[in-house]
Amino acid sequence: MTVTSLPGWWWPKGRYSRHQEVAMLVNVYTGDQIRAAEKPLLDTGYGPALMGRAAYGLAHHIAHHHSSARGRGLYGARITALIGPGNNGGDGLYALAHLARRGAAVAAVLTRDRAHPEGLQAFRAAGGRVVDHIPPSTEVLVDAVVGTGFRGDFVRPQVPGLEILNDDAALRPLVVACDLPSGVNADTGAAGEGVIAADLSVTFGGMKQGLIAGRGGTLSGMLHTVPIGLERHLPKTPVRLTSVQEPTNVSSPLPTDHKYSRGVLHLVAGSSAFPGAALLTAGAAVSTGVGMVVLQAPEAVRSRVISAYPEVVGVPPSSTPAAMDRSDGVVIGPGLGDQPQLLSEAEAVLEHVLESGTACVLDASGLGLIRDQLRRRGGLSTNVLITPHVGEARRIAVMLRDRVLASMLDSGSAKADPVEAARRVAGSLDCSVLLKGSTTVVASPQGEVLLHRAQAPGLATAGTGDVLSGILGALCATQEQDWLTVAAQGVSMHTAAVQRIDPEGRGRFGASAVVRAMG
Ligand SMILES: NC(=O)C1=CN([C@@H]2O[C@H](COP(=O)(O)OP(=O)(O)OC[C@H]3O[C@@H](n4cnc5c(N)ncnc54)[C@H](O)[C@@H]3O)[C@@H](O)[C@H]2O)[C@@H](O)CC1
Repeated sequence: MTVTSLPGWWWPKGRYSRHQEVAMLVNVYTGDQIRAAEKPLLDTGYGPALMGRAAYGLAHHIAHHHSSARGRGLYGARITALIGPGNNGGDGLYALAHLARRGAAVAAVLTRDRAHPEGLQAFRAAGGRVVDHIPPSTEVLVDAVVGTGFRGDFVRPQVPGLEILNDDAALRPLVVACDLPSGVNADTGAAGEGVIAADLSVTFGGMKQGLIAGRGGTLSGMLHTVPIGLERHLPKTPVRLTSVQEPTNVSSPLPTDHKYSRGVLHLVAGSSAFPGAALLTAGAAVSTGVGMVVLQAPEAVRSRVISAYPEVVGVPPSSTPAAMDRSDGVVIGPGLGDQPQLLSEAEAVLEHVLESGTACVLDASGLGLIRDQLRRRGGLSTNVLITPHVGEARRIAVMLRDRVLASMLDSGSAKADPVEAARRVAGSLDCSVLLKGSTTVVASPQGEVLLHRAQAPGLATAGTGDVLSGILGALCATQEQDWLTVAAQGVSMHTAAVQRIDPEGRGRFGASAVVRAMG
């Protein structure tokens, strides 16, 4: 599906985007939404048909990934499943029956004293063996203990032989989760310690939020969705997943363009303590492509940035808002630190932004300015995108005196729910929110959500957030789009740059390398 825009807030300007990037968007559902969609079909006797499709799809993906990983066909492949008592276990048993008929040697460990009766019968009829341990030669381990029916706490089944999961990567079996890794909350991604991390999750009926958000997003591995015929019954969802798209033609100027028509970005960034943040933000903005970058910063910071990027125009931190008259976008915060003078000058810029409606990214130290705005205005405004990481979001929860929000942001808690947390902050502050993490959650004040699973662990290094702010700033200054679209493009460009320099995820690079990879 090609989507170029989402409903929401649009820049109050008369220019049009020349950024040709399109984002691939996939609808994302909670486990409850999927179960509700299944219900009318189950009530009318279609349960076995749904399970049949789910199991066939699971078997197909297992066969495919086994042959890619091992470089040979399915005949003789040793596949073992952990089978729970419900329909999730039923899916696993039917899938193994398919695989047995294609020549695989399949075994099942029943984690309870009961299992899906028809599934077990089909499994046995196809030659499957019920065993009481994981055979050491297992090449594929299927986790079908519990799926969307999971409630409460999950305790990993104590099955002899499961220690093969600790083997070196070369010896470890390929772990495939049936629907989702057992013990992951399908709605929120909350997960306890016992969950087995999957290399691959094959999910049924629709993409589940728990596979992408929070800890679930780090435990689910590669994702496949098997359509099982629920489409017609699925509700309209405000949550979507965006994938990394190589942005094409970003900032291509028109023949008639001049620097002002291409967009002017005003940066309030850097301090004597953190000059590098201004360098990274300005560098990323320049490399993303924008008509002009204006840096409002102390003299020493300006001269360091300008010696690296002579195209940047410097203005002193005490500049009046008149210096921003031509600005199409503003970034406030990277590297500002905690000097009261710099913060009060940044506050004046934020005030101007809130009055004028200029698109603004509020990041890092700039997020501390929210406290005063809560007192003065009760929040921010829809032209603002705030970009906290989880620690910063927790500080915002304190400003909002919102304990429920704080518990949603506690990644170790069963109440962890980053999607709802981002939505809640966006609603409380009346601005858009980009909550950084292994999965980035972008929420609009209207409740739409965009998820981006970076799969670039090397991004967890100092300064990459400043780079993202520069990218987002350049994008918002140069185009007329809503924040969800800009954020989708921005996080895609950020991740794509990392994947170019670090395709294997080894993490041997710093934020400056990401800026260099942007061009
Ligand atoms: N409903 C349907 O028609 C379809 C369901 N499908 C599969 O069915 C699954 C849902 O099936 P169910 O509703 O039977 O539920 P599950 O099989 O996911 O789990 C229910 C079983 O797990 C046990 N359980 C619950 N919480 C547990 C915990 N904390 N620790 C250990 N065991 C726990 C329960 O005792 C119950 O027997 C989906 O995830 C999917 O795999 C698919 O076959 C597609 C069609």
